[in-house]
Amino acid sequence: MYVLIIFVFKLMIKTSKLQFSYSSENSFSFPDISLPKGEHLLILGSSGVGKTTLLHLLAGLLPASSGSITVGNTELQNLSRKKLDAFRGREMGIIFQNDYFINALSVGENLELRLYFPDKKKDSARVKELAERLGISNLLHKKVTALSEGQRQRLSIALALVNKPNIIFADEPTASLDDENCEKVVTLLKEEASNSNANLLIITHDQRVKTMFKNHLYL
Ligand SMILES: Nc1ncnc2c1ncn2[C@@H]1O[C@H](COP(=O)(O)OP(=O)(O)OP(=O)(O)O)[C@@H](O)[C@H]1O
Repeated sequence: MYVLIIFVFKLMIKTSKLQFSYSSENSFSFPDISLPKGEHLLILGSSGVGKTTLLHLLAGLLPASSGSITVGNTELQNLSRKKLDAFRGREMGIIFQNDYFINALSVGENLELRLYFPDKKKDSARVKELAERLGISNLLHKKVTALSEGQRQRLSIALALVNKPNIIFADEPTASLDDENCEKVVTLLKEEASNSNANLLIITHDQRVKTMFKNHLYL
């Protein structure tokens, strides 16, 4: 009796011939990406080359001019705006260069609220655990307007991770952090991604981060 074992590497993110234009003088063609589930990727390149643009395309925040983006079995360009927003909310955690918080709420309330949408979850233990690992547990009752740049960056990271997304996108997540917090944050991002077999895509200029990942995409 023969036993046929087929290993299937499930591709989580796949792009093909992706192009985007802000204007006729400002257009981009991106290299194809094939990222198996659970893999990490660092996106590198000089300033203005289109790294943030690529990340926004992959997250469905910008519509591609041409080409395709497949996440799991879903082609992003086939989703309506509403379905795309719901898909992003369920599947993706995004750490933006400049995040927007709800200024009227405390750090902890911002986190609780992010957890509540889209699945109406309440999990104070998750908020506490993440805040402790990011070194912001002493700030949970503070207004977000009272945070330093580095503290805001760590809150952005907590907000992106609190729902345990399948894909984590991070745009320069360590830019405002000192060496100790830089290492803490990268380790946390890698651990969080590994714990839920999530993909992790990071844009960075930070030399400290480059040596911590093996998959690099240069634009
Ligand atoms: N909303 C926009 N409208 C028009 N042009 C834009 C817009 N956003 C970005 N650009 C331009 O597109 C180019 C790529 O921008 P992008 O932010 O993707 O680059 P980047 O590689 O991430 O740069 P950096 O490393 O400096 O953050 C830049 O020339 C930028 O000025």
